[in-house]
Amino acid sequence: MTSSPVPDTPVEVIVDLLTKAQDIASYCDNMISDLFLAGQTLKMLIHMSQAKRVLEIGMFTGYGALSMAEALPEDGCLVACELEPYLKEFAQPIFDKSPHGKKINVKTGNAMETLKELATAGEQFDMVFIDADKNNYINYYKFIMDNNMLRLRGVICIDNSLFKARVYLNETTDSNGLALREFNQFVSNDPRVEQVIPLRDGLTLIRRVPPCKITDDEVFRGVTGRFILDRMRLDGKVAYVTGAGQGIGRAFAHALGEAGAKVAVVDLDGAKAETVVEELFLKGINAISITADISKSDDVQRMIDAIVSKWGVIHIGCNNAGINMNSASEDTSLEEWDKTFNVNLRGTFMCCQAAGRVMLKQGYGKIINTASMASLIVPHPQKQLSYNTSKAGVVKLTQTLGTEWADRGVRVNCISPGIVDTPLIHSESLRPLVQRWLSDIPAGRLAQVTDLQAAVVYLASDASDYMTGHNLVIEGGQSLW
Ligand SMILES: C[S@@+](CC[C@H](N)C(=O)[O-])C[C@H]1O[C@@H](n2cnc3c(N)ncnc32)[C@H](O)[C@@H]1O
Repeated sequence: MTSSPVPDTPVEVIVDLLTKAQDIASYCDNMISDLFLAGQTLKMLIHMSQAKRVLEIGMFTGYGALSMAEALPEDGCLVACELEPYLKEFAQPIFDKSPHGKKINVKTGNAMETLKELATAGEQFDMVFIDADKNNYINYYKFIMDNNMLRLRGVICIDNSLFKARVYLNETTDSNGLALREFNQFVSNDPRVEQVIPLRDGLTLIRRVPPCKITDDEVFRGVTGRFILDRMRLDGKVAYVTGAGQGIGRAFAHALGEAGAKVAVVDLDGAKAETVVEELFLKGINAISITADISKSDDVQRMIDAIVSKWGVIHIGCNNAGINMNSASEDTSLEEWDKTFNVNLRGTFMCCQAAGRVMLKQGYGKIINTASMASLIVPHPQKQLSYNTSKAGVVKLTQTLGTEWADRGVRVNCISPGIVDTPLIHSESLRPLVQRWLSDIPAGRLAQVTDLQAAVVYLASDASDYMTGHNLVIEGGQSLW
């Protein structure tokens, strides 16, 4: 036996077992590299299709299942149908050792029976991998399509669809070759799908296509052919977020980038902005950092100029930077008032105006200001007059600009978060208040920055084009109690 390092992951365990077998039977060499390639191909397909639910018909050792499971998100799931119970006994302990194995649910027995069970339960899949008894491929395929088990945009992969080229041999009497020939013909005549030329000895990819038109309107076919989640994508858009070095702004920058936008990360603290840019780069998001104090008009103009000179346009402006100081109203100094208003309201106005001028010229733009639940209620028991009034001002600023610029393609909305669990509220003075706040929140918890991310993407996207001057309140119900 060749000495090799102790295998670490379950996939390595399987490869290790097969490698050891290779010393006994050298022909396994091809099989191992083929198996490895097959696993990598399947894994890549899951990544590319961003599938969350996978159905594998024919599991065998579980190598393919585990390779695919590795590419699934944490809440993804793979149902593996396998005729032979002993194969489940072989694979299950390996799955149990893997952090990805919990995503796999092995169902033993005839796959057709399992399919019926899954269909009765209304199960649907983003990807189906058919790799079992060839004479049943056509039945599996028909059952899946006829019972709507393949989600819209779903993909079916068919292994061995050329069956060592026997499908092409006119004289062949090979039952598998004949079954696959009939299968391939059936699929190519099926208007519900598009089929890709087979790879390897036949790995066919079949994509579900939108159905022929029953009703020809935008609800049925999607606005400009894009369904709702696609309409929230921000591919090709340029965004900036102020106060993006941490907390809500950082979460906004990530969300906009994940949705496809290029993001200028703006913060008073340049090092923090740069760290967020590095995070975005790691996720494949194009980003730049800009150090700016948005309470200074020169800084605001420099920020806008930097974005325009880098990317030529600004589609999305998130004016999020803000500060909060606590004092009883009778003790609030003019200095505290001015400082708070200079950032929260005057600064937000300057950003809206500078970005708005660019957007009005473009005839398109989305401005999203961060207001606060404090614009609606008076949060207590902490005392924060300047903050509350400045944020009420942000809402009125948003309403006014939202209506003034709407007919020129620029929408202005704001988000009013409740109490968000950010480093700001862990200050010594605020920490004791958390229990008190919790009893005022129907949702029973503080907001996480991630609770706000969908809202900013929605307001930044074309899906919200009819919304302007709106204050979108996200506070777990707190303002209603
Ligand atoms: C080629 S292997 C599958 C390999 C696996 N997909 C992978 O990538 O690692 C085919 C498997 O299909 C199973 N099989 C054959 N007929 C079946 C049926 N009617 N129902 C369920 N499984 C079946 C076999 O027991 C065998 O384990």
